[in-house]
Amino acid sequence: MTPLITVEKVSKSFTGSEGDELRVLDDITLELRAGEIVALLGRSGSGKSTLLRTIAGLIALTGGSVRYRGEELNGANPGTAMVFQSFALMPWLTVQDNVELGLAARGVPPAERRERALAAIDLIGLDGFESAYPKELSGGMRQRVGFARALVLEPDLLLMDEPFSALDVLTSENLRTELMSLWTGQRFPTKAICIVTHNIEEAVQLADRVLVLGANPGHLRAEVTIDLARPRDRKSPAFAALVDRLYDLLTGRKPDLTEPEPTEATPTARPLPAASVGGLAGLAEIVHARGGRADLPDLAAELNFEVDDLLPLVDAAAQLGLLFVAGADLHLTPIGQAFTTADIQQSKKIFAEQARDRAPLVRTIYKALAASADGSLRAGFFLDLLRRGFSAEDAQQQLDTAIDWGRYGELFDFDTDTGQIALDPAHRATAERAPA
Ligand SMILES: Nc1ncnc2c1ncn2[C@@H]1O[C@H](COP(=O)(O)OP(=O)(O)OP(=O)(O)O)[C@@H](O)[C@H]1O
Repeated sequence: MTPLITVEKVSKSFTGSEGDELRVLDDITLELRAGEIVALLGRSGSGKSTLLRTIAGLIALTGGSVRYRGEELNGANPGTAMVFQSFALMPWLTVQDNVELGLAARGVPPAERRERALAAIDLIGLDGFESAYPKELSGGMRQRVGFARALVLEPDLLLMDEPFSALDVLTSENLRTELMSLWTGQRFPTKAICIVTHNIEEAVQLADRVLVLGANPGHLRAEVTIDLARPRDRKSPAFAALVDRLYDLLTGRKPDLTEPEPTEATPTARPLPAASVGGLAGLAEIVHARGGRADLPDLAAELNFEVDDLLPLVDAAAQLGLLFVAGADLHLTPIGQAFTTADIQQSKKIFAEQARDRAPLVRTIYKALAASADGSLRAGFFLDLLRRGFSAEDAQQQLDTAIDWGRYGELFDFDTDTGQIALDPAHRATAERAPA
């Protein structure tokens, strides 16, 4: 049977603010078939929304093709409708008019529009709210309108871009459960669902297949089949095992054979996560305070953050060898333990050694400074080099992070007035002896 959607070798680049090319999707191939729910799971910036919009036919591709029922798309995909995180309702229209909007755009006559909108409003539990305006509704109700507006089009494929993430926990749980009971019932008017999420539990709760995206540029990292019966029990060991497996894949801690050793990697092969020393040291302290082990989702919930927000800190601490990730668990390493418990001078020394060994950009800067005539170089020199592998914005972010880390470890310092990065005097002698 022809798949509903065939994405073949799709790549997409955007032009950055300084005219540079920013590759967002790289060589993506996938199929979406009737009868399945597929989750696109990835961290912020991995290109999930961009991929969803290519499936909807809303953006021009840089390379590859997207086919709907075997036909290559040349514009908006007629077989899809989208539900957005921000609901995207027209505030000046009533619920009824909002739901009718897409039908009107497709030239459906008013009487039929009305009837179909009423049915969709009823299906999604908004009966009685037809003449309300969005501002009179709670967030959950507004997103119900978002669903009704998409479902009324009876698309083959319902596309959802983080549809629950702007809602509070209870409301989103409620809506997810209702959506699933509609999906498993007889009245659901679509053949397949593709949902973008960065929430692992949501992916396991909803999807038949989870496609895990990696970043820089966005690529398919893994595919995991979720063959749990519905409704799914979040507390079952099978559910927990899948959540753990996806954590491993998402945090990328499973040693990837193509990934070079930290001591040999280049700054572009192993970018520095966007984390300040204060942030990653704080995370290490919290894990230490819990006996050296912490559950990442629990930690995020307690701190009132999303797991996604904590990942750069986790990545940074892991890259520096201060902690390691196993499933959803963070474990402090012996070095991490020493780093957290030592006095400030010793702690800086440990940090400096780890950063020089395991953070390629810090190492590169350190070595280049050591090899320079007077132990200093213009920051612009490093920025130019970084621009070969990063967008202008990301290159600056990489340099800022390296300077923050280098400063804390007293390896080198940056003078904003002169724009020079200079080796710390205390490190000069050591650097001169370091192998090139
Ligand atoms: N129109 C655009 N022009 C330039 N860059 C863009 C554009 N749209 C997206 N990007 C960039 O592409 C990258 C991927 O964005 P995208 O929104 O697809 O990722 P995502 O995985 O959905 O992330 P998030 O969860 O944060 O929404 C980001 O770096 C973003 O800044």
